Amino acid sequence: MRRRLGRTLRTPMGVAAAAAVVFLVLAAVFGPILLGSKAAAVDTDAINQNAGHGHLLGTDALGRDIAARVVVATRLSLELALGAAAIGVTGGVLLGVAPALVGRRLGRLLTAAVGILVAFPSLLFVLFLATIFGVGAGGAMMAIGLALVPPMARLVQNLTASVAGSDYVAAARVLGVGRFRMMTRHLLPNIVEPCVLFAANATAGSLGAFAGLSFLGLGVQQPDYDWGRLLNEQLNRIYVNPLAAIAPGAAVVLTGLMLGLVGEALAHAGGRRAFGAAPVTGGAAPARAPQADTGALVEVRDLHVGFAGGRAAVRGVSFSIAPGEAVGLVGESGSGKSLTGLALADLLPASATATSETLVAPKPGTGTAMVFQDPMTSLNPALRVGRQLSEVAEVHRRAPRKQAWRRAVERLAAVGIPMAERRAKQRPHEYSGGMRQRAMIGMGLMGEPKLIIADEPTTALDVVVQRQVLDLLAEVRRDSGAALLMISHDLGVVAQVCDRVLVMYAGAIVEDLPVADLFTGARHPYTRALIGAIPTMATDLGTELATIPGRPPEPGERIAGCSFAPRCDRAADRCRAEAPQPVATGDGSSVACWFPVVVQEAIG
Ligand SMILES: Nc1ncnc2c1ncn2[C@@H]1O[C@H](COP(=O)(O)OP(=O)(O)OP(=O)(O)O)[C@@H](O)[C@H]1O
Repeated sequence: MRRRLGRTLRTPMGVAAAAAVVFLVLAAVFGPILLGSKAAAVDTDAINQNAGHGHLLGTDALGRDIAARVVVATRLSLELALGAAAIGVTGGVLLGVAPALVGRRLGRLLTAAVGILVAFPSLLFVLFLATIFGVGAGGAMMAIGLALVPPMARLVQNLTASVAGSDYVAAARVLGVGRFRMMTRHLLPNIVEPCVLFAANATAGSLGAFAGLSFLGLGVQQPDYDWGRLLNEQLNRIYVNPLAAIAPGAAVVLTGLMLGLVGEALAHAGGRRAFGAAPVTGGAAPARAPQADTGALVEVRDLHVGFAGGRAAVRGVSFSIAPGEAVGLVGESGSGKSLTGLALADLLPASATATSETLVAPKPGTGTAMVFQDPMTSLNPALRVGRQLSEVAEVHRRAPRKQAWRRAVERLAAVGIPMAERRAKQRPHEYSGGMRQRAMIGMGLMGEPKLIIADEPTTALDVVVQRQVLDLLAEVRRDSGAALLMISHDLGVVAQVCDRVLVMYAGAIVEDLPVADLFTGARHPYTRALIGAIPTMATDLGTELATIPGRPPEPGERIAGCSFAPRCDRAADRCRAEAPQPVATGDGSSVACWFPVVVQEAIG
């Protein structure tokens, strides 16, 4: 949080927000100390004077200096606005999270009550409450604060409901995490950003509301004064001394803007996005060259992807894919496979920073198609499947709506969706898992992809459907001539579909070999260990499955020498001291290992 705040403070928005805070705090703290007596000094010889004569904005009906009064009023105006916002935000958060903490019936009642209160016009609500609490600053603060509770509660309820549907909340629930802990650990931290923004807007809004109430005579009473009261006092002289009336009004508006800016900067620095940080295009994406000099379709040189705090997840990956080639990217969970694929498709999360010497890949959207593991989360549940496909043609090919729909139906039929015309009108939840994956592939085919990136496309499917989807990918490749980057931890799947395999470990490619050599000719001890860990029909049921001892390094963990050395039974001193670089082994393969397995030795 502190680091993010530091980073935000270096942006133009952060600098402006910090300047606004300093300015407001100085005016609120030192205004009454330095100008309090001048603002209170009655001068019967200088009543209702215009600007000038030693009074920047003139004087009021008792000859008091208006400029000094505007500055002095900053403290009370801000205190009241912050007080009302604190009441509104605290009440709103409590009422907003209550339905999730209390029983279902009471929860529904609370949700309905908030719904009714939100429907009540807020101005009328404030006036109604102000008359209940009575005339005066305290009553006005309660009225404005309480009027902020229903919209804040509604916001918190809606955000909590969306976060509550996420996989990690479900997982926490399964683990038996209690309601209160769920709220404080899993739900509230994920809705901070919109809540901070709301709080800042609420403070700015209450500033205006106080000015309104004081202006109507319901707010701050004599001898106290806030900007609203000053505005009230000077408005009848606006044609005689306009500056005196404009200054308190301008103070309200400018302070409101500054508070908005401060809220924006705070939310940026401290908030986590709601809805589980949806990936967005263009997190700091590496520069792309339009065409590879080598004739390769994909050319990646020295790709690094990292996150805040020096957490390097991809550490210098280089590879190429020829037109029409099918390449598998395998490795343990967390080795950086998905991030490599996302970098190619320009889909890295906004929090990722990527650099590379070269990054050539077909244009995302039309030239590159993406197939994800869980098509349920990649297809919009609210849209008909056909519509989602046709949108691609409308956006990328500027096809008329009817024509785009026809193409969508045709593509759905091409990927084996039966009764495509009727099915196109259905929504994703009406499809089975395999059909959704087919629809996703169909969506990729709406353009004319030269590259299909499939990230664990069959992991969520049963073996029969898995086979069908793999066959479909093979068929699509045959028909379209597209290349394939198949990301998977399943060597069997990769062996069925791909021509070549890239083995990733701890963010780097440790071996690149033809698929034909995968099971017999692998040279890297890690590739061999991966293969050794696959159970086969011949595996003895009585013996324990082979596993790779130890764990891979965490992203960003400093690695001296070879990253696999601590888990490798062939490791020698050199492995622990010096990182091996990929060395070509003649047949287009390469291996990054000081002591690669000699193939003869392996066979023997
Ligand atoms: N948005 C993110 N913020 C921070 N770290 C991330 C983010 N996305 C991925 N990482 C980290 O980067 C590393 C590589 O992630 P990646 O998803 O590429 O792994 P993977 O090899 O595809 O694993 P899996 O097979 O489990 O999907 C992981 O250790 C992960 O913790």
